[in-house]
Amino acid sequence: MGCTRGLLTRCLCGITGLFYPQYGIVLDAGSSHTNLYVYEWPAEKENDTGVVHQVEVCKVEGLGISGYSQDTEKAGLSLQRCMKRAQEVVPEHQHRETPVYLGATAGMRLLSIADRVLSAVEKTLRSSPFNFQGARVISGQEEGAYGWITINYLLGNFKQPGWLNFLPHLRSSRGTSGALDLGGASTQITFVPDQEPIESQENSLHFRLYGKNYKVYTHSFLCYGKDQALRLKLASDLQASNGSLLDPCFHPGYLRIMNISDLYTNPCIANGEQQLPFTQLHLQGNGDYQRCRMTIQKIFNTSHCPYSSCSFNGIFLPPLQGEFGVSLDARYTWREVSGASQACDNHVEQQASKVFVLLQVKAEFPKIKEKYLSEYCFSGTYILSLLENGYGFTMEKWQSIQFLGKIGSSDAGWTLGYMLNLTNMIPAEKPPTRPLSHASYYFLLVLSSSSLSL
Ligand SMILES: O=c1[nH]cnc2c1ncn2[C@@H]1O[C@H](COP(=O)(O)OP(=O)(O)O)[C@@H](O)[C@H]1O
Ligand SMILES: [Ca+2]
Repeated sequence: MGCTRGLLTRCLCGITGLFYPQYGIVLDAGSSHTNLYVYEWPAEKENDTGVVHQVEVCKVEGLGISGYSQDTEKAGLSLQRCMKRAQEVVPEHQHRETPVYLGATAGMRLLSIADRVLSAVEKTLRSSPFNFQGARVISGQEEGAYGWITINYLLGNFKQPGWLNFLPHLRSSRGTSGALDLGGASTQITFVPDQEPIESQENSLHFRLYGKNYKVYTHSFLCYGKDQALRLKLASDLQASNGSLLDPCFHPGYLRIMNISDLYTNPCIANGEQQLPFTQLHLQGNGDYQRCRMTIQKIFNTSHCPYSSCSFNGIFLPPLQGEFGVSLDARYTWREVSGASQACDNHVEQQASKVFVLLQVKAEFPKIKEKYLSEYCFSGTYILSLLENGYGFTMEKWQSIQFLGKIGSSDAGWTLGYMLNLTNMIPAEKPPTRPLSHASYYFLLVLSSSSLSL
């Protein structure tokens, strides 16, 4: 029985809500992979901050949905295993009332046939027993905003009764915490600046949450997630090469041959291909952390700024303020950052085979998955460059960054904020504190009227 129909049903659901937790499902269709999240909350406390928490994350096998542009059906099929998993986690009698949302991020923003992929995905989601509420590409602004809401909701910064403080030491001393999100195709920075007004309209958001106003700065850099940033760097280095590249951002002995056409597959790298007299790139690692930093620096254009201060590419950035949480996919980020210079300068015989080199590196970084190992030097160095050179986190500001993975049981990504917003669980005004919830009230009312009629 759905809980949205009719007063009587609502009353009954209110009563059953006393006993059954409620659920919501969000699929984060990222550029590199999709994750399905199941959230749970006690129904009668739905408007309190901190009560919604993650009970399941299912990692979809294979590519991100934007990777199936050649065979869009597969984008839908790839989600089936995790949708089945969600059916096991959510009790069967609640399937029909449980909303499911899919939000796609930067990989789909870059894809010209995103609509076709979304239709395939929608077909799979509609065929599940859940209450399908939509599959769409979310904007970079939304991604930044929902990431900020998630972090501050989970850290208890909206200060509502009923809130469970999982990590009191992380709770922001200045009201709210900024959010940094590093994806594969885009990266977001969101925080409440001291400076007002926010000079650029498109970077400015206004929220009223739990009775308080927030003026928030946000920007999403499309093409500056770590996978696309690597392409930007390679495309820039290629211009001055003859097709062979000695790359300081890969460890010594590493070899990779790439088709130039595979590099120029999306709008991040526009129109450079025609001018190149070669069709393949022969990349050879000669790991050198300092030189890697220098080659990465070239992708941040700091030559012009039409505002009082900028990050890069002429984008407004007010002075950094307060603490920042680095979210979700950054659960391994700290490891990459701290190991960056070691991973780059890891000298192994130049002539050694790729396999041998990988084994050597693997021995030093045993917990890193093979597929990420080869880009470990680049990734760590890129994150450092972005934070220090791109956003201006100086040594002392660096202390204000917390690399978050989970807060309590929930991943610190944009999905929770997205669901809270779509299910109206973050009210603009402070919910009145009432001695009893609606559900309890109805429950007692029904109980007392039945005793009266006895
Ligand atoms: O275990 C890991 N180690 C290192 N990097 C990882 C790991 N798991 C995921 N990643 C990286 O995290 C990033 C996730 O980006 P995502 O797919 O969310 O893109 P988007 O948010 O830009 O759409 C990708 O660059 C992916 O390669
Ligand atoms: Ca992401």
